[in-house]
Amino acid sequence: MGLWRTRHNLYMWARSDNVTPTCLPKRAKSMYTRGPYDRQQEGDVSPIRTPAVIKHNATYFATQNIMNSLSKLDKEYDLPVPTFQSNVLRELNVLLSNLKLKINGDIDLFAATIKVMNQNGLMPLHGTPYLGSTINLLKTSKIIKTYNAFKGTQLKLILMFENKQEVLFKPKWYLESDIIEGSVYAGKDRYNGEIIAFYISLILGFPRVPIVVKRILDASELHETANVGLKKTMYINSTTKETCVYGKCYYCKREDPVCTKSERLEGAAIFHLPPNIKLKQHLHPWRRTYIENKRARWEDDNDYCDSVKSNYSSERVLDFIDVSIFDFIIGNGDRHRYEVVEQFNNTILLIDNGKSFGNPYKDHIDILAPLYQCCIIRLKTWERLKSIKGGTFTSILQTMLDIHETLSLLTLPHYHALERRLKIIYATVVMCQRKSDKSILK
Ligand SMILES: Nc1ncnc2c1ncn2[C@@H]1O[C@H](COP(=O)(O)OP(=O)(O)OP(=O)(O)O)[C@@H](O)[C@H]1O
Ligand SMILES: [Mn+2]
Repeated sequence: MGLWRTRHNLYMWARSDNVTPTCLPKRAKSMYTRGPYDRQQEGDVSPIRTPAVIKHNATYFATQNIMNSLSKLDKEYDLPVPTFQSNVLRELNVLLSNLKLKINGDIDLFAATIKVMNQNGLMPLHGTPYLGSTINLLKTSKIIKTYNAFKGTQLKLILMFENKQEVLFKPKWYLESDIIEGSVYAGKDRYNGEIIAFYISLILGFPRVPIVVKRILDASELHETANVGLKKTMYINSTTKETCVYGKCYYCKREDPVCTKSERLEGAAIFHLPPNIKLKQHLHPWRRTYIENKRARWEDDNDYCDSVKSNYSSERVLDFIDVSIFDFIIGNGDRHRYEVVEQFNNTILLIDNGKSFGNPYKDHIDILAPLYQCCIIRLKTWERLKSIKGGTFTSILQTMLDIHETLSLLTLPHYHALERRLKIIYATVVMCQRKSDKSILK
């Protein structure tokens, strides 16, 4: 504790930047052309199909108000809560011991991991006694087959273990210290983001991310286990002698492979849900347009939440708000869809967190739009957020990472960003409380 209890003044925020996204969802890529929106900026006076570029849009004003609230935020938000005063912190201590626990004996850990999944999430809030051992097993299980995963648009591999359990492998494309410039959804997946997002989901009380571990494949393992299809997209670089793979996917290109470094390929291994757990995808109502200079309705209309409220149940709206808090903290502005499990009462999952932790110096306040536009939050979420104030959040995260991973999965500026963003969320909720004469806690 205390390591991160400094005042963070690295705050920056992004106005809409005009950088071409390097990575767009499939449906948007072909639409990414110069259209009427660009002409309008160049002074064309032909009929206007969208409103003129509004310099001070809804996001701008919301950001101003949130930053104003942050500047007046009570000092109590800098002080940690003593563990004995907080049920949440006690629960997190149980989670920590479950992460550390090693179970010996003849238990099918993967079956045990699946058995606890239900409408409350993929595991109980305090984890399970099998959690530590399962993580360990995911990191060490022998891989018998490696092949291309065809879902989604980015390069992913499926690793199959001896007992047929599969993990989804998202390779490392960047150094942990790399800073992704450009739009909020720029760049490729950040493998470390997937891992950290798993731990953060547990701290925030949203156990809806399948278990993620760091896994290192060595070149010989890749060659020995790759199926025919994957092998066709693999080669050894004649200069470096490293193994490279470009795979098959929407954004996969022969000239843009991922290669081993010193014969090792690092990445995130994500527990693959069994086929009987059926995921259903829906478009997220607060998704972006992924078209330059074309804003989504929510970006210009601060009353947007009213229309969402009329189309979704109040619980689902509160889900979107929880998800926005999670995404704002990890810096993921690419939640273009959300996934639910029908047999678990359509409970929402947090799958695909790879576009997180791109730039520790930018806080994309607009990711919080569901929170500041609806101005409500689950009481449970708010209590949980308050119990990790004053440096406790990153202190717990570090304690967790120290068990199976390493603290250096995230650089110091990213840890600072996490604490800073948590305070921006406090400021947003306080702003909503001031604005409303009714309770905003649900
Ligand atoms: N752990 C998992 N278990 C089961 N299915 C999964 C898991 N992770 C992802 N999927 C499925 O694979 C799909 C693609 O995964 P993901 O969204 O991570 O890929 P992506 O390439 O980033 O996709 P996009 O470009 O659309 O964002 C998901 O929508 C989901 O249906
Ligand atoms: Mn994605």
